[in-house]
Amino acid sequence: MLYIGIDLGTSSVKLLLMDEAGKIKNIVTKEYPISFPKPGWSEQNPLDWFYSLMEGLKELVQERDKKEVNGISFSGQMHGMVILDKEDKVIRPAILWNDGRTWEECNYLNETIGREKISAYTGNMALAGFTAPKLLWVKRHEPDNFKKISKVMLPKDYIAYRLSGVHSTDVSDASGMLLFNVKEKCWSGEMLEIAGLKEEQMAKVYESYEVTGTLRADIAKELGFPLDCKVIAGGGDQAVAAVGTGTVGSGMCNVSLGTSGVVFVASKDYSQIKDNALHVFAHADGRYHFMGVMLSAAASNKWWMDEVLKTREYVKEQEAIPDLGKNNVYFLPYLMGERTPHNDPDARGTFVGMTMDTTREDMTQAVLEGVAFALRDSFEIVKETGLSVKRIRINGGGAKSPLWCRIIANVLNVKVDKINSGEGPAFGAAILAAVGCKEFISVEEAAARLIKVTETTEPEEEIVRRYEKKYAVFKEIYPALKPVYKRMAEEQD
Ligand SMILES: Nc1ncnc2c1ncn2[C@@H]1O[C@H](COP(=O)(O)OP(=O)(O)O)[C@@H](O)[C@H]1O
Ligand SMILES: O=C(CO)[C@@H](O)[C@H](O)COP(=O)(O)O
Repeated sequence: MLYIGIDLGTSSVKLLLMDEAGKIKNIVTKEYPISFPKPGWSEQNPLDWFYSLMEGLKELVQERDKKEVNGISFSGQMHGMVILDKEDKVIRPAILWNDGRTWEECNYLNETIGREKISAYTGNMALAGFTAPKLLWVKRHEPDNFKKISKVMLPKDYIAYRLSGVHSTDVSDASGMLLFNVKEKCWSGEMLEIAGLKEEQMAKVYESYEVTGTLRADIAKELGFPLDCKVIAGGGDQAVAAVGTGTVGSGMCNVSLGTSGVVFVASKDYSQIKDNALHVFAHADGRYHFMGVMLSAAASNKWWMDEVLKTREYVKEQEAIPDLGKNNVYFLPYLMGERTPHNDPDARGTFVGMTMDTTREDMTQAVLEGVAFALRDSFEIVKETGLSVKRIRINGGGAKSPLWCRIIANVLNVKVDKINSGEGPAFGAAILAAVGCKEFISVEEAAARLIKVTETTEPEEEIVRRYEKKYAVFKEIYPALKPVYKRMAEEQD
């Protein structure tokens, strides 16, 4: 039997074909555009996701294997608002997870309604990027579009709907909408009322490993897959990436170095985090997790390489970097504002500390280090919750860089493990498909059987010491610049 994991990322959709023993048989990637209509805004066209997905599915499976495809599941960029009309047509472009336009709506939720209430209803506070503030934004700025809403969907749930005809979501992705009671794993009546929505406008909620339906007959025919090929709910990309790296159960930590950067901790129990400093969400393994999310991780390096240095030679640029931690340039990776720990859509990317002898390599190094320092901000909050994390697993495009993994090992002072697949979210989604089809008793059992650590990067004492000092300086830069960022935002308005 074969299983397909679909990772609907921000830069591309990745499709992975796996057999029942967990062996990866093929991987296909299809890129699609992202648009930034105004500074801090971020949108994609859901139809681009679907067409890229269908193209990818046709390439993924060889003719002779098609009838073996038993189940398909998903990992999706989280929080994106996809709104459908009564004919299930997309009303407007999806507003993505890294879009910062909703600061006024967040202030309304956190200040006027009150953070304690919002947190009691959902387990979280309102953050720009979460789905509920986006719906309030549409209600205020595009009332005609708001009136047309028949279904509110998340990105992966939209493509799942196109494949199965079922409006479904899962507990991990629903957690990021701020419309969901994470502890009880059901829609929050209070939050729906605040957003001006009814429960029938929301999708039916499943655990991530549950079957939601089968392929639509026309889709099965077009792809050549069996008519009874099962569709399994899947989850938010961070939870599914964690499944794909075996970060399940309790106390394990995964760092994701994708477009966003995430410090993720699995937890068997639900608990509130002081000051809502981390997101508290349902996990794709049936339990819970906490995470801190930075908005521009690999995206910062991509911006620096593509837009400024105008090169795609990432490895060559990184190999030219001299001794780690000796350079005196700092980079604040807030190109799309920042979520954890600043919750500030007005923050901006900033280099600090250049002199006449600063080189291209110094600045590239500053970008890689700046992302690692920003991840450490989340890591420090994790440690404050009482968790002692000595090793992490890592996934995401940026983790392909051995140098970046080494910088992260030294900045966080932890061992960094890479695992056998290297394809966190897509592999995690294939695992969820296999669990849904009863190849494994549980997500934990599948992870224990399929996932092995293949490579470990150790922290180095001298470099850890250097980074300790640099991190202390890094921490002082944002508070000093915060009023400047605010002023700049006011000037722009
Ligand atoms: N060797 C590398 N060094 C640094 N960044 C890399 C490298 N290879 C890929 N990336 C980055 O990884 C990112 C894509 O990672 P991915 O996990 O697929 O992201 P997403 O799921 O957000 O689309 C891109 O920003 C790309 O620039
Ligand atoms: O906002 C979050 C998680 O809260 C992001 O992690 C998005 O889910 C998109 O992630 P990538 O495209 O970087 O995987």
